[in-house]
Amino acid sequence: EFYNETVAKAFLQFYEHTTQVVWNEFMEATWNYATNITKKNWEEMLHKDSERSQHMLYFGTRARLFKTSRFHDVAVKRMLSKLQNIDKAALPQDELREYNKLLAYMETTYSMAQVCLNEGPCLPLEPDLQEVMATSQDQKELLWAWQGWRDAVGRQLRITFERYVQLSNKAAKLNGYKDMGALWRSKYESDSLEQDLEQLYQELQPLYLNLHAYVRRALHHHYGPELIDPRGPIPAHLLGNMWAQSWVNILDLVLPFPRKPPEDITKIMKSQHWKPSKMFEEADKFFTSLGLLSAPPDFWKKSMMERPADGREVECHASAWDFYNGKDFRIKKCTEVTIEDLLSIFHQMGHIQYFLQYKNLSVIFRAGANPAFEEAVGSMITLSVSSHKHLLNRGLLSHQHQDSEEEVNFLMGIALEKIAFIPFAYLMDLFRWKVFDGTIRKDAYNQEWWNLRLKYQGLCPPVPRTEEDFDPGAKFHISASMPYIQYFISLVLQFQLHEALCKASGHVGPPHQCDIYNSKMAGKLLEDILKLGSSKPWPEVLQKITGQTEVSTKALMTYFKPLLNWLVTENVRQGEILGWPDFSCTFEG
Ligand SMILES: C[C@H](NC(=O)O)C(=O)O
Ligand SMILES: [Zn+2]
Repeated sequence: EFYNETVAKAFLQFYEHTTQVVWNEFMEATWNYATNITKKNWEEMLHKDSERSQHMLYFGTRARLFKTSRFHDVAVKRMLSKLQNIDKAALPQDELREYNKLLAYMETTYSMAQVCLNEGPCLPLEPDLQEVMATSQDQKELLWAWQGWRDAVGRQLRITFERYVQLSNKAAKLNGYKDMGALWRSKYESDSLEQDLEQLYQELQPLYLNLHAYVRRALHHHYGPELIDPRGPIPAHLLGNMWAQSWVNILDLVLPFPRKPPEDITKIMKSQHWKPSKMFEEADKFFTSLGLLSAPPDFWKKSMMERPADGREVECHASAWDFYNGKDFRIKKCTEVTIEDLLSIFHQMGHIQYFLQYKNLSVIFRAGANPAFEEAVGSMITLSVSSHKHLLNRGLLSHQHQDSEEEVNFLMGIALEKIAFIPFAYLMDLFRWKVFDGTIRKDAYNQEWWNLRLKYQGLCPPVPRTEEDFDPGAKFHISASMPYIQYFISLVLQFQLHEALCKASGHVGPPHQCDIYNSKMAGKLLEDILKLGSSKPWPEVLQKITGQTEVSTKALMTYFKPLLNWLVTENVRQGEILGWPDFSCTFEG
């Protein structure tokens, strides 16, 4: 009976028909909880999750019964194979309930954590602690926020995380994978993923090492030799970000040509009285300028664009949501009026555009070609948005011309976001894959985390760490059990897509001067792949837009070539050592 392709198609129709309601109700309940953290909303979310899990279990187990090898319809085969991965829904009821409780506990602990001043207010991560990490240059204040956040979050999650690993691996095994890391990696449909990623990382390392050496010199100049060893790792609290994953906020300290500082776009936004809603409209206009779709009415009515002022506890980490009914799509973000948040909104609107373009596909195919494509769409657009040409055109800059020194300053600003991020984005799942496969044992979680932070990022903790700490848990995606390797792949992919769309838009000249705004040709090229969702293997999708079937660092290296030339010259001139041969972490005072 289960050899019959016609039966399979009827089975998939039945799935399609029942899924939209189940998933829509689950998303609503999860949204209600994330935008109003209460016990009642938590219970409701758990209830809807168990309904969704039962639905997945029912269809996932039956999908396995079909012998699809002799089927003709490739789409039917692809749908049935995707249905079979039911993730945590494979756990027995009682363990699924325990798992959902600890997932909610970890994410809620993260979202509600605050760091309290001796006498006076307690500060949440967004916007207050982020603000301290971004703007303070007093290393004692930076240390207070850095250590306080890890005491408030990481330490609380340590024991729970150990149980999370056990149940995750049990769920993965029940889905036929050796551990949860293997299940996460399966999303890329590649049996050479880890080698391919290591290759990408090796190709990008010279860029990172030159940036690291140059930034270290500038910090040495600012904070002095007692804090910075010019041949050693950099203390992790001095990079302008709680996790040192983006260094954009120390641009003023590291500017190559300090006499030609770039205009302060955040200041200009504030002087022009930008509001969060205008920031979202600005992003929406970019997509419609490409001939793509505008966010529908529900988006503007139901999104959460700012932290609520009514005292509600919310999860502030920005995210985009598909409610699986073809018309309800939202973003949840605690928006501040800054250029960093404007670019983050473009990133999130990239997710929304993907949802809109594939909304008529089967629910099974309503996802990116792979998770990195989902992340790359919005980030690729921000490469145009950040260009001098675009910002000038949108009235966010007044300085007409950009000379070659100002161009180096500009590229440094982009590199502090994109190049600094490379090793962090890579190590986040290197760590978790090793935790899931048992290479990293639970009594060494923190030590192994810092081994990776040293090896890949050339960072040190500013104060000694112990196994009472659980510093990885102080990063959202680890407390929220969200994979991260898609951000590493997206880093490379977004430059490849940018290069392809710039070419389609008729751009001539260096990629960092390209702005695809208003290009219907670029928009059409992008639309044609977004519409495919996850219905085709991603190499096919990549080929449609770039002509290549592999992720390649060539476009990224071309984009940063002028900066790398400048950095290498500068580092040679200063006699810099690339890397951190003095690898031990010293603690000041
Ligand atoms: C890069 C990643 N972005 C996101 O979660 O939207 C982060 O914030 O760490
Ligand atoms: Zn994203």
